[in-house]
Amino acid sequence: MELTSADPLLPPAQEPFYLPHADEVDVFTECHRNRLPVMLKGPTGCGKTRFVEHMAWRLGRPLVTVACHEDLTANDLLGRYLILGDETVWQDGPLTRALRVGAILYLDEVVEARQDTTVVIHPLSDHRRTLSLEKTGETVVAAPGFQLVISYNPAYQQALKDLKPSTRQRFASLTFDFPDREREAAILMSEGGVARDCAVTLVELAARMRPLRERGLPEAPGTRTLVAAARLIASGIPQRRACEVAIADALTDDPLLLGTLGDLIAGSFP
Ligand SMILES: Nc1ncnc2c1ncn2[C@@H]1O[C@H](COP(=O)(O)OP(=O)(O)OP(=O)(O)O)[C@@H](O)[C@H]1O
Repeated sequence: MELTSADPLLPPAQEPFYLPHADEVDVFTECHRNRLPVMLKGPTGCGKTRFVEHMAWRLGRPLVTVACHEDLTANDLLGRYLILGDETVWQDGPLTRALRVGAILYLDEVVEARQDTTVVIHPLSDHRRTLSLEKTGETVVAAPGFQLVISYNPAYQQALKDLKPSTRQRFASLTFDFPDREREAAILMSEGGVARDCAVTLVELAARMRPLRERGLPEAPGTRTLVAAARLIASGIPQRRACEVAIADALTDDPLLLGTLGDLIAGSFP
């Protein structure tokens, strides 16, 4: 569990670079103003986390990020009693802290968490904006500025591990996809430090690789993989090698698919 700002919780000090793809900045701003929780939907590595970081900076709110996983329980979010010497002290979990300071709480891949977490999310995602801490008997009311944001990758989810309608319908939903070619190239130049021609070649390579998803590739290469390849290239690793390491090998272990990806890389960087 990662707290993204140093203690005490402060808004991000510097503007995280984020290139918008549509009206998401305006829509999120209005959701925040109207105290609406937001669900960010989209494939891995397409900019959801960066967007939340950027919005926290823009709105001047601290950001608390929790990477959800299958062992994450409601108690991990709420807090627990710790024994310190002869004393038993309550320690807030990330959700409780975010509520108290009016932070943006980002639950990344929320469906991965145990079902009991939805019990605590529901009262925070409607008009109540309160949390009952059974263990301490305290009712915590969300400080102004608190906002719940969840992310969700529809491609990963199977029927058994999907968000329940009663949860989904509490959230305004913003759909993300990979940026268009012009924007993705601009991101690679800024984030990866490569020149425009190299950025464009990487983006075109990704465009050829992404349809392989229909032919067995578990997930299309996200912008994140392209940024990683660009950084390696900018650091002096030969282009083909950088693409193998950061893109192809990161996507699959399947020898046939690796062969196809390798051919595409060789075609892009002869
Ligand atoms: N619109 C964008 N503006 C700036 N950088 C971007 C943008 N989209 C993607 N990136 C780059 O891609 C990287 C990966 O994006 P990010 O971590 O936000 O993905 P994500 O959608 O949250 O993925 P996951 O679902 O796996 O958590 C970022 O660190 C950033 O370098």
